[in-house]
Amino acid sequence: MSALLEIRGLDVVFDGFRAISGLDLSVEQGELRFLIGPNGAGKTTLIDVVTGLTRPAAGTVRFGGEELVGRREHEIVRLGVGRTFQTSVVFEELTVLENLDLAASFRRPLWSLLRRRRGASPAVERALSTTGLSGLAGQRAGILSHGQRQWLEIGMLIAQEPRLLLLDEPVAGMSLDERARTGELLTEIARDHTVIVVEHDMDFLRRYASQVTVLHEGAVLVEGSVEQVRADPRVQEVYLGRAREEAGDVVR
Ligand SMILES: Nc1ncnc2c1ncn2[C@@H]1O[C@H](COP(=O)(O)OP(=O)(O)OP(=O)(O)O)[C@@H](O)[C@H]1O
Repeated sequence: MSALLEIRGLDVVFDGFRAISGLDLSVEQGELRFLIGPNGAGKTTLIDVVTGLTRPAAGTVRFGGEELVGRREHEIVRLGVGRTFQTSVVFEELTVLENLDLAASFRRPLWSLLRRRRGASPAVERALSTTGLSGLAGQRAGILSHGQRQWLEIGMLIAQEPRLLLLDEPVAGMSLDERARTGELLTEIARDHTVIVVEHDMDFLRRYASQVTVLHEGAVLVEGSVEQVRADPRVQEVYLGRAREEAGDVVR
């Protein structure tokens, strides 16, 4: 059986600078895969390519057997790939429920948007209960705490019913409690979705990651369990070459 996401020979070049270089990556259906690597390793660029924001100079990105390279962003969303951005996409004046409903509408056919619906759609209901935001459904998104807002963004993705979710640093700026809740949330989401998480936070990885891919200079350096990755001398060298604190985090 082939992987849900299969990337081969990927090159991304910005003004002559090779940000991704001959990258190969396979992610199986149902995986919760963590992506790490020093600053500038190409993690965000990789997500940008999969979601159609950046066009590669070479290579293929196959998702469920479909080629994604050359497709536009909204087409890729419709095929079942969703992502969060580092900047927020929540509408503060709308309620939690309205934000979820709006997100869900991106994948609904036009006729269903014109039809008056009573109550929330099943996809929106699921997003509310999975993220634990049901009690806040009628509240304006502007009043949410930082953590609740991040969960709403994840909920907005789930409401689009994607098969693959790409999350860029979902616990950045969160309290310890919020991180723990997010870890549980990702684990739960991964029961019926495939999830790729870019994350720098090593404590978080140790607790929630099973498979980790380490990127370095635009290519895959090492893949394996958290323990395998931490013990690998190449990973230690890459981080030691960058910043002592970052290395300390990885190899501790
Ligand atoms: N639009 C762009 N134009 C020029 N260079 C870019 C562009 N986007 C990214 N880069 C460069 O490509 C390289 C990879 O960047 P990318 O943001 O993917 O790394 P990253 O692993 O996500 O890093 P970080 O952990 O700092 O977010 C970096 O050297 C970056 O400066």
